[in-house]
Amino acid sequence: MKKIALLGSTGSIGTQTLDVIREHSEHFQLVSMSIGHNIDLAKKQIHEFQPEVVSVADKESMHKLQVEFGDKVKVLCGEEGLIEVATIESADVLVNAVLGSVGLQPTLAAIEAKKQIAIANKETLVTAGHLVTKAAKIHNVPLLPVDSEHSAIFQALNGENHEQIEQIILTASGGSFRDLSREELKHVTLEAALKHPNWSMGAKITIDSATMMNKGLEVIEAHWLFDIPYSHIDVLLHKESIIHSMVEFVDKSVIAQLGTPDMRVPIQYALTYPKRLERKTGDRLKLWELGALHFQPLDLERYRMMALAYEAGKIGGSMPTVLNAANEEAVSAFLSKKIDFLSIERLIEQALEHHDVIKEPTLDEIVEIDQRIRDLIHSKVN
Ligand SMILES: NC(=O)C1=CN([C@@H]2O[C@H](COP(=O)(O)OP(=O)(O)OC[C@H]3O[C@@H](n4cnc5c(N)ncnc54)[C@H](OP(=O)(O)O)[C@@H]3O)[C@@H](O)[C@H]2O)C=CC1
Ligand SMILES: CC(=O)[C@@H](O)[C@H](O)COP(=O)(O)O
Ligand SMILES: [Mn+2]
Repeated sequence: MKKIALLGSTGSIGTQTLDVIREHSEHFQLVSMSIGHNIDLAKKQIHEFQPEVVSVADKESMHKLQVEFGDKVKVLCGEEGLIEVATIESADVLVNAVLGSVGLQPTLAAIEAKKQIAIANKETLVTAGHLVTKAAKIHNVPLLPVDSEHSAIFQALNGENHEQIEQIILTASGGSFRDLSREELKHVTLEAALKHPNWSMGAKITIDSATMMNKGLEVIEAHWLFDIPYSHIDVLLHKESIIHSMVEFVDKSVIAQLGTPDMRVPIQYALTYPKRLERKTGDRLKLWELGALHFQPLDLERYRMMALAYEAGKIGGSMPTVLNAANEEAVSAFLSKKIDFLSIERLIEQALEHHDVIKEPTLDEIVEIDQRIRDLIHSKVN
């Protein structure tokens, strides 16, 4: 029985992780979970999965759950709660499906506690990839990708040495506005941005897909997960999201991973690796029904966010921390209808321009920069 700690159980990846646990209850057991504010869903999840420890974002929600569950469940809150959920003694693996760089410190704590890490939370790797990968090496803990593209690369690599890789090719759907020009992007709405053509996901990542920052974050995530220089990470537009990504090897062989767009596949693979478990649910891929798959090279003028992300990644140090924090705050402002779509990119660009890079930032420096950039963006949008 594999025992699972889950950060972000009420989210898109969190609920799908619980689907996987439910379908294979003879193999997996939930021992702890964290949520933000969705108390109603959390109550149902606690009744069904009976975790030992639950963490919520604020004290008020904590008191409500304490009243409801008494001493059947330990209920905590805030960062301390996230860390306790992530490091609970009984867990073998942490599924990190929380949103944003708030996932960083619980991830580091779980690595130190020698938990395997199944990581969906890309912001953690973007903001402090050097700290996370270093800690994982020191504590001999595997970082198992959940993000669909990185799971595809992980499966295509199948343990091959990174010296055998010519390039990693991340596929990108292009998001909700893939067929619009930059001129047309001036007038798009939040409602339209939230309609991803292929995937049903949380609001923040759906906006990231529309701006293409999602792919930018994924380039940095791939750099850290697979230890590959940015010059060997490419992005290819593929509007169907059927090929989840590919690896070209030095002998010019290319291996791709395909499947219908269903996050339960990579979530489950991260939990069963190196084995596979049969799924009785989900759609099989029927290529004959699709007929054709389409590909287009990436235009960095059109997708300005990609250029910013590559640049921040290549500069390295604290630059990706700034990129991520500015993006999290700018997207949050767009979701609250405080700014228009193209202002997301403008705010990030300004934050990057004015940042003095720290080469190898410590955890304290990352926490300080993250907060400073959030405050900066906040002051500009309010
Ligand atoms: N959705 C997808 O298909 C994919 C997502 N990812 C990545 O996975 C991560 C999660 O994405 P997704 O599931 O879409 O996001 P959602 O917004 O659907 O869910 C986020 C989860 O995190 C919780 N949460 C949010 N903010 C905080 C906070 N400050 N403190 C504590 N908990 C918090 C939410 O709680 P609550 O709702 O209770 O407030 C919720 O449980 C992201 O990093 C994303 O990039 C990667 C690949 C695919
Ligand atoms: C499901 C998943 O992994 C998302 O990151 C998805 O890939 C978003 O798609 P695009 O960013 O390609 O639109
Ligand atoms: Mn992805």
